[in-house]
Amino acid sequence: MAVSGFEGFEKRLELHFFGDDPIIFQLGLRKIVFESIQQVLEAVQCTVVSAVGNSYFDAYVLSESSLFVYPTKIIIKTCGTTQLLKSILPLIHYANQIGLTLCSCRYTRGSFIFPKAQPFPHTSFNDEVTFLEDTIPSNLCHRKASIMPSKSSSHSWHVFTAHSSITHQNHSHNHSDSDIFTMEICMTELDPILARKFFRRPGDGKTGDSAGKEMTELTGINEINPNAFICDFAFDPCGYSMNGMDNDWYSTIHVTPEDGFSYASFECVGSVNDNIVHVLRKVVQIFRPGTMSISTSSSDYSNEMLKKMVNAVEPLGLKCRSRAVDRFPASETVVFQTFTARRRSV
Ligand SMILES: C[S@+](CC[C@H](N)C(=O)[O-])C[C@H]1O[C@@H](n2cnc3c(N)ncnc32)[C@H](O)[C@@H]1O
Repeated sequence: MAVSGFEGFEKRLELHFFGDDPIIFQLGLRKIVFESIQQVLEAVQCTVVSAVGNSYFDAYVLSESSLFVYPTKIIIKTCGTTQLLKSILPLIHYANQIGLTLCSCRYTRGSFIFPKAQPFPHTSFNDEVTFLEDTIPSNLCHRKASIMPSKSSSHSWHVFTAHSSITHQNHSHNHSDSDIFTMEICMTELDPILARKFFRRPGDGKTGDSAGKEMTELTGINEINPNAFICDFAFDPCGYSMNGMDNDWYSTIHVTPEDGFSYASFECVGSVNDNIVHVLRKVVQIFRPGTMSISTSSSDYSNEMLKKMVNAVEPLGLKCRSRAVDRFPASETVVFQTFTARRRSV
């Protein structure tokens, strides 16, 4: 099939490492030199657009989405026709060089809009799982792959996790582990008027950074978490990416605004006690999607949290259509919820 548009849906990989030397935890993976990061990204087929760091982690905006490097954790998220899983071996190699060993791997993605345009190993979830099984070291022996369904066969959540037997606690958050969740939101059929805000004016004379900053303010993205330091970038002629840094919390947004295959994603680490309602409402108001999925991953979940999410989103014209819950090794629970605009049929 001919490629008819840009694939907005990201592939996301999260790798955790451990080491015996406590000094490693101070910088850890952040000691990997920039040239090595570039080599990893070469295998994936994307490049660094900008990079910033605070005292907790480094955040990179990529030509196709984002990379976050913590002392013992890496999150890499790439869209388009990138070959994300090819980053695993080089990342393990560079981590080993600084005395760190892989102890968990988590791969997630939604359903591609243009699945036939994906190169190996992203040609199917089966191919991805086979590649993961063959690539990750045998000490990650607790493994599970699952396709979590929704009411629509074209929207599923693909999850693969693998953990070693020993649990390694390297968290620096001030919250208890059971409160923390990762939330991945995928949105399609964006409101065309709102999506226009992610197009540049021809010959605007701006840099990608200054045009990005303008989009962050014009769209209200800066109001999602006013405490976050934002690193943003506007592509030419359209498209937008940002990383937010708030102490050790990251957030990230990516937008493909083109009509016919419009897509936006929002991701953050949150706590049950944080202002999740405000965040969700802002995200929906910025994009007004026709369809939206919210996937949360945490060591546990409460019906109260899910109710909070639905109550935040439904008054804005979206209706919750499906919910799937699945448990993974090392007591990780994933909840996949889908919503569609009330004006549209399921
Ligand atoms: C990298 S961004 C955001 C990706 C994100 N996964 C998403 O779709 O929301 C993709 C958008 O930027 C546009 N774009 C323009 N120049 C690009 C480039 N050099 N590399 C990648 N995307 C580019 C694409 O057409 C698309 O609208």
